[in-house]
Amino acid sequence: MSFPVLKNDRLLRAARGEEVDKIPVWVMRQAGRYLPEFRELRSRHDFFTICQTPELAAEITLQPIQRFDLDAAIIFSDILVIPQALGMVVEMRPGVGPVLPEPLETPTDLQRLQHPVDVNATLGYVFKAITLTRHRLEGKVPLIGFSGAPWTLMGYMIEGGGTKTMSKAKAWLYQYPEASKELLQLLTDVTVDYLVGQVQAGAQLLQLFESNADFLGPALFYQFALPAIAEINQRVKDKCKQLKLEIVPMTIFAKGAHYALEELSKCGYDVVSLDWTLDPEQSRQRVGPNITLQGNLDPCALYAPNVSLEREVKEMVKKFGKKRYIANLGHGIYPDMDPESVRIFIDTIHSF
Ligand SMILES: Cc1c2[nH]c(c1CCC(=O)O)Cc1[nH]c(c(CCC(=O)O)c1C)Cc1[nH]c(c(CCC(=O)O)c1C)Cc1[nH]c(c(CCC(=O)O)c1C)C2
Repeated sequence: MSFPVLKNDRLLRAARGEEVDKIPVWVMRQAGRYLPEFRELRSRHDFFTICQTPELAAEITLQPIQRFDLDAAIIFSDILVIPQALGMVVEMRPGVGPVLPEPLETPTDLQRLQHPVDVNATLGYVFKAITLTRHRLEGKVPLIGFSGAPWTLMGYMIEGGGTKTMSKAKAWLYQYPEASKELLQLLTDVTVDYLVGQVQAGAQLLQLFESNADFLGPALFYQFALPAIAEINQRVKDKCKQLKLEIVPMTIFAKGAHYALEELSKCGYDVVSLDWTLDPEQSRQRVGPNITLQGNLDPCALYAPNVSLEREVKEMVKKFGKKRYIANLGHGIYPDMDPESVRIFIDTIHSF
């Protein structure tokens, strides 16, 4: 596939460990609810209809790029498109979030899942949105593709939505370890095909979101989450090589898995994204010099007055340094945040 020439490759250079003129910056959940232009469009369309309509998904992906001096775009979609591809109903309820009205209750429910998944048939709309967005971007910045990691997806599929304790999904890990592994393997297989399809469609970096890692302690994380995370990186890169596709950098964001930072950095990912609870200097010491770190401003720092926000950002960058670093928040931006604070965040990063 041929696309417009990339004019700003800071993100990709930093991910590969090359020198950069300025520190690359993007914001997790940068397209979405805090932007009035998103809310306007969203008031007219259902969430998943937007995801499934390449024109709309491309338009929303570009909204933050038109507004801010960002160094990357991330395709507008959601991690829950994989449970949908497996035949589960997922609704996005305004003010509530994702709801799966018929969650998995016991291992016999695994039979309800429609697999193996033909990703072109079930998720081809994401690939189309990626290809269209790559053209619409006109090479301004690279386009990031993403997926939820298997444990995080398993959580939503069993809980039926967001949860405070993840107790039903964790009960599976303790009561049905073999069925849990079967489900995680099935999700790993779909995720590999889905991410390779995104590269084929034009994604230039891939991020895996293990947002629900914070519910697990080290024992469960190492037994159930980490093996899938490692397998996905390896198989996506092997398959891209086999298909003679470009091998794109990959980022792992395992929110709350602070204890596993060393192990995560040895999984083969090019970038490890840190949540805001981790200290940048200690994290660098723990992972060594040969991996790129991403993060990790506390999203709530965007509520601070401008002067304090600038100070927080400067302190963060001083600790990370300019080498092998991609600036971001430590988790997604919240819906009630002021877009002007995002501008200050980005401009302060670029001022170094
Ligand atoms: C990367 C991404 C995601 N969702 C969306 C994007 C694309 C937008 C972007 O980043 O620019 C749009 C995206 N996804 C959603 C919205 C709002 C939906 C709406 O308009 O009603 C948007 C813009 C809805 C959504 N989808 C999800 C939630 C969390 C619910 C919970 O656990 O309580 C919610 C609220 C699940 C979800 N979705 C995602 C994650 C991983 C990142 C993270 O940890 O923040 C997770 C956990 C990933």
